[in-house]
Amino acid sequence: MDRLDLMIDKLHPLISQVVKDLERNCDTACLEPLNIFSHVWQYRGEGNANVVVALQDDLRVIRLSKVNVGEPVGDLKKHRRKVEREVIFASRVFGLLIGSEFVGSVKAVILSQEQISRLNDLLGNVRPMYRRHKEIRVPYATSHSDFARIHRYPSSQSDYCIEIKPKQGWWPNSMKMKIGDLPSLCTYCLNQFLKLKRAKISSRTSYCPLDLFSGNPQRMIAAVTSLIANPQNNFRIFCDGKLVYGECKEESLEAILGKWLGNNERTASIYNAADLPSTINSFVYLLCMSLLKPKCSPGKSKYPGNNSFNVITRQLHKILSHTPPSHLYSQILAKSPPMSKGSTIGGNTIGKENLGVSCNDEAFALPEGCILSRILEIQKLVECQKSGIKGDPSIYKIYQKICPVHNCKGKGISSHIPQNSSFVKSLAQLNAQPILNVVLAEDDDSDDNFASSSENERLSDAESFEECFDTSSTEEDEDTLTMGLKFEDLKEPVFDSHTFECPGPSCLGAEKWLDEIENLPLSEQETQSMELYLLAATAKDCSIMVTFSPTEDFSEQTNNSESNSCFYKDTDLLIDDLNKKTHRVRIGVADLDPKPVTTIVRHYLRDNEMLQAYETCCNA
Ligand SMILES: O=P(O)(O)O[C@@H]1[C@@H](OP(=O)(O)O)[C@H](OP(=O)(O)O)[C@H](O)[C@H](OP(=O)(O)O)[C@H]1OP(=O)(O)O
Ligand SMILES: Nc1ncnc2c1ncn2[C@@H]1O[C@H](COP(=O)(O)OP(=O)(O)OP(=O)(O)O)[C@@H](O)[C@H]1O
Repeated sequence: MDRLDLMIDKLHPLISQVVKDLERNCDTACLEPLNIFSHVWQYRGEGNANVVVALQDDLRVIRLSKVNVGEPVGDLKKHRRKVEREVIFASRVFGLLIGSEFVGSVKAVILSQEQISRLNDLLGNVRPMYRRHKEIRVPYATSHSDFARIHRYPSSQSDYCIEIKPKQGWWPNSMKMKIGDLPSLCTYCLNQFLKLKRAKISSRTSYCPLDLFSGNPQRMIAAVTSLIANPQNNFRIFCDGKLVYGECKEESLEAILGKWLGNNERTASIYNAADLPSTINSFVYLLCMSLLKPKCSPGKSKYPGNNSFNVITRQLHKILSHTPPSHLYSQILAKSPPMSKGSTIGGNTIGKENLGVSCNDEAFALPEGCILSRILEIQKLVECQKSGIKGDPSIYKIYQKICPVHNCKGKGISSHIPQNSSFVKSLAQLNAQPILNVVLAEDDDSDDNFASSSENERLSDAESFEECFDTSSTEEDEDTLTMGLKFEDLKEPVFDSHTFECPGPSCLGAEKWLDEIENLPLSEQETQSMELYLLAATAKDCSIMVTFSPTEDFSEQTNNSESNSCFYKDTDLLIDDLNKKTHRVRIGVADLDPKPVTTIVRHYLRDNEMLQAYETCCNA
C-alpha cells in the first residue's frame, strides 16, 4: 500500500492543478489543426463513443466522438472542453498513474466541417452496420500514439497487435455475497448474465479477469484461451492495423498465427487447423510474457519486479513448452460458444451446466511495474487505506450528497419528491449492506433524507430507473435494442421542470466530471474518495494493446538455449518465443477517458441488475 499511498498524496494536488489549467485553457491542450486527408489513413475501429482513424504515415490515431444521427451537436464549447479534459487527464493524471511510457502522446486536434462530412461519407460502408446510428459531427478530436502499429507506412514488415480489455481484475469485499447455493461470481462474470439478458452477447464466456490478473501461469493461460474462444469486446487481433480476429471478425486463427508465428516460408492460405497447435503455445507465451514484464520508469535503472517475473515466467515457459500443442487448441474449442446447449435468457444461450464454479480470488503478487500490475493498482485505489472508502456503499453515501434530488431545495427547483426515485432511496438506505440485500429490502420510508413517496413502490431500482426515461419505442429504438446496445445508449435526459422527476444518472445537474468535483458541496476527503473511485473506473474499462513485430535483433545476442530471453532494448521489449524467434514488442493503454460522476450511480444500478439477472437465470 505504501506506493499507492504515495500516489494518492500526489493525485489530489495534481487534479487541482489540472482543473486550474483547464480553466485557463492551458498550452498542453492547445488545438492542432489537422487534415486527415493529407495522410495515408485507415479506419481502425470504434466503440460506443468514438470512431478511430489511423494515420498510417504518422503512427498515430485520431479519436473522433460520435453523436446520434440527426441530433443537434450541442454546445461546441462543451465538446472542446471534453477533448481538453481527455488530453490532460490521459497525459498528466494517467501518465502519472500508469506511466507516461504506456500512455504515449495525447493531443487535441481540430478538423474542418468539410473533412468531417467527407469522413462520414467515406466511412459509410466500412463501419459496422450496428454502429451507424451515430456519426461524426464534432470538429474537436484527440490524437494518440498508434499502439497497434510498430512500422510506419510504407513498410514491408508486418506487425500484429493484440488488444485486451481486461476489465476488473479484483473482487471487492462489498461484491462478495452469497446468493443461496449459487456460485459466487466476480463483477465481470456476473455482468455476463446482464449482458445476456440485454442481448449484448450471445453466450457467456469462461474468461474471468481474476485469472488474467492472478499471477498464476496456469490461470493466465486459461484466461487467454478463454479470450480467444469467445472474444466478445475483450479481445482482438490486428494485422498491420486491420482487424483480423475479434467478436465480429473471425478470420481463421490458424492462418493468422501460422503466418505470424509459423514457418515463414509458407503462405497464410495454406495453413489449416492442423497448424494451429504448433503456434498457439508460442502465442500464449508471448502475450503473457509481455503482460508480465516489468517496465522501469524513466530515470530508474532497475526493473522493480524482475525477481517475481523470473519465477512466474520460468513456470510459464515450462508449462507451455511441455503442454502438447494440441491441448490448448482443444481447450479453445471446448470453451467456444456452444451451438445449442443450455437454457436461454432472451433467446441466448447461458450454458447452465457451467454455473457450478465460483470465481477464484486467490492471487500471487504480479511483478511490480508490469502493465497488469499497474492497471490493477489503479483499479484498487477505491479501497486503499488512505482513500477512506470501505467498499462501494461508502461511495454511494457520498454520491447522495450531490444527488440533485437531495440538493434541490433553494436552488430554484422544487423539493417535491419524485415518484420514480426508488433508486435514490435505496442509495440513502445503503448502510454498508451487501448490495443484494438492498435490492431485496422492504421500502424503508422512515429515512429522514426523504419525504416518503405516496406510492409504495415495489419496482426494482432498475425498473424505476428505466421508467424515468422516455422509452416509447420508435423504429430506431427497436433497432438499437436488437443491436444489443446498452440501455445507457438510449437514455435521454428527461428532466421535466413541471414534475421535477429525477432523471437518474443522466440528470444534467449531476453530470459532472473529475475536474468539476471540486465545486461540489463535499469535504476534501469526500472529494478525494470520489476522484479515486472515478480514476479506478477508468482503469476497469481501458484496453491494453500489445504489438509484436518479428526482428532479427535479438537471437544473435542470446546464446543460452535454455533461457527464455526477454529484455528491454531502448524503449522496445525484445522477447524470444518458444521457437526462439525474436519479437519486438510495444505496449500501450487505450481508452483512458475520465468518467463522469454519474458513473457511480450507474455502477450501483448495474450491480443490482446483474445480481437480479443472475438470480433470475439460475432460478429459471
Ligand atoms: O459498466 P461495464 O463494466 O459494463 O462497462 C461499460 C463497457 O461495457 P463492457 O462491460 O466493457 O462491455 C462499455 O463498453 P461498450 O461500449 O459496450 O463496448 C463502455 O466502455 C462503458 O463506458 P462508457 O460509459 O462508454 O464510458 C463502460 O461503462 P463504465 O462502467 O466503465 O462506465
Ligand atoms: N491509441 C490507440 N492506438 C491504436 N488503436 C486504438 C487506440 N485507441 C483506440 N484504438 C482502437 O479503436 C477502438 C475504439 O476506441 P475506443 O475504445 O477508445 O472507443 P470508445 O468509443 O471510447 O470505446 P468504449 O465504447 O469502450 O467507450 C479500440 O477498441 C482500439 O481497437
